[in-house]
Amino acid sequence: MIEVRDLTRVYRATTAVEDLSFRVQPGTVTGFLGPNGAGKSTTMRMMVGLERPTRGWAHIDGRPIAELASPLREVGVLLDADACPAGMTARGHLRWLARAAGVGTGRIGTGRIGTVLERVGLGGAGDRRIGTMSLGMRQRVGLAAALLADPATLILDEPVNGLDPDGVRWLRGLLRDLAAEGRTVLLSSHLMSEMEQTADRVVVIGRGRLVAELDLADMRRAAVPVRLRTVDPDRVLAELRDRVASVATRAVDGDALEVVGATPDEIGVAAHAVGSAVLELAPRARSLEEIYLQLTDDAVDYRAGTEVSR
Ligand SMILES: Nc1ncnc2c1ncn2[C@@H]1O[C@H](COP(=O)(O)OP(=O)(O)OP(=O)(O)O)[C@@H](O)[C@H]1O
Repeated sequence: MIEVRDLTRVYRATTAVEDLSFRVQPGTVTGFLGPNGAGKSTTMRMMVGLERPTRGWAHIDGRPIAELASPLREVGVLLDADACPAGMTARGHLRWLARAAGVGTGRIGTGRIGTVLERVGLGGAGDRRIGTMSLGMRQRVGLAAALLADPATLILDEPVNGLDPDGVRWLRGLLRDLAAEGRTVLLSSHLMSEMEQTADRVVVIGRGRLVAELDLADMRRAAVPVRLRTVDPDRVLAELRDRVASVATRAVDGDALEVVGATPDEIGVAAHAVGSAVLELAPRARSLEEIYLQLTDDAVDYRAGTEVSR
């Protein structure tokens, strides 16, 4: 499990992360979402010990990463695909990492390197120099490095970057499999659309602060407005309000209404009870993207070329 509590990082003029607290559970894929500059990378760098918090803490399985006995075996990290050395081959880089981690060739031997290269789809490209690879392939090398020592926790900053649609689909499957194996998987993105089919939960931040922690399955069920056209809307709504406590409505186009807080069944029964014919009754699922954009609307730093100061 990853846990951050009151995590804060202040640079001279910028508070990049402020009083951030959340948990990432094992066996799930958790998306870490926020607009550009929200503080995702800074938070991840603090989780993995590359940046010191100004205040608060980040723990992995109950301890700061520096106190873990063998960090590489416990936490796999992908922060920047371009951190992989251009002059080395993928296999050479992984071999070097295995040695640098001091885990020895006994545990992370040639077999393991072959296995992770296969797992990230680079089975045939292990001997290519990293500098000759596309961004998508370099991301895969970074993922292979993160998976090398079979860690229980994965912290991945924008792993989708540079992957083509096939690559995105592949990564989605890989992350789901890793979570199904009981691992804790945290990945950042600034796009909800990348998370919709990948994550179980999302932690949304904006301007360094927690905006929302959401279970995507709950989110899909919640707040589905229903579009209603009926012959006598006033009577239908009065009846509906008698039956369902908190119903909100707003006029949309023409004579249609949008009703929030009641199901189509409840609306249909209320209309029947007052004898008003229903002309249209349609739930309109809001996309997760819409909900996310609404949540982060106040926290967008850069929009259409204008920078909003903090
Ligand atoms: N070393 C630093 N010195 C000063 N300011 C920094 C430093 N690192 C990050 N920041 C600032 O902290 C804020 C958060 O940056 P961060 O990179 O963590 O955001 P992010 O959510 O990862 O953004 P993106 O999606 O664009 O990568 C930004 O305003 C950034 O300019």
